[in-house]
Amino acid sequence: MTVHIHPSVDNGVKQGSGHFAGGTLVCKCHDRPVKVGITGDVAHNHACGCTKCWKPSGATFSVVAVVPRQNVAVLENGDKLKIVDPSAVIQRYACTGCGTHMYGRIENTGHPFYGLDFIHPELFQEQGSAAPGFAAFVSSVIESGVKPEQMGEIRARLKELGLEPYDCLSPALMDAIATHVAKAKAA
Ligand SMILES: N[C@@H](CCC(=O)N[C@@H](CSCO)C(=O)NCC(=O)O)C(=O)O
Ligand SMILES: [Zn+2]
Ligand SMILES: [Zn+2]
Repeated sequence: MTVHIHPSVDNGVKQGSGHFAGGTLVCKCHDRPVKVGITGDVAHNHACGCTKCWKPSGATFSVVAVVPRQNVAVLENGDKLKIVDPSAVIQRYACTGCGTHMYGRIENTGHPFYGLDFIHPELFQEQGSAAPGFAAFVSSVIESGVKPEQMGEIRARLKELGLEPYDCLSPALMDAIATHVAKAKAA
């Protein structure tokens, strides 16, 4: 049986249009859905295996990307949003009706990714946002109940999809984090 990674990639990764101007993220509620407006395209889109990122039902990974925080605006029914874990680095605003995470925000101004919000592009009502390009925190799916002996099959499937698997973030993002830390230490 083919392993399920995430519904938005299980039939192949659909490339972005390259000129996505932004759109609206919509939660799963039929009644009063939360709507969040995003200006511009997403960056660093990736599959994430960590336990904290929101996954649609049946998915082993989430698909999550970043946008500048000033490009995020709650448009409708924001009263339904609640922070999942106020002590987490990324404060994820979830809909209390359906549980969907609408955006995650870092409030620590010293964090390497401060200024970027985390969103799930599958929630866009529009097509064409940048596709996921790698898989992060792959080993972490074991924390959600995946058997260690399934990891070979999962990593092979991710590679087949063109989503290079990493057990933390991609080398580019790890380098960006280390650069930030080195600069902070030097200052
Ligand atoms: N094994 C842990 C890893 C969790 C983790 O560190 N997640 C990353 C990536 S989330 C988006 O790629 C992170 O930055 N977390 C900060 C936070 O979630 O607040 C696990 O699986 O839980
Ligand atoms: Zn909802
Ligand atoms: Zn994650």
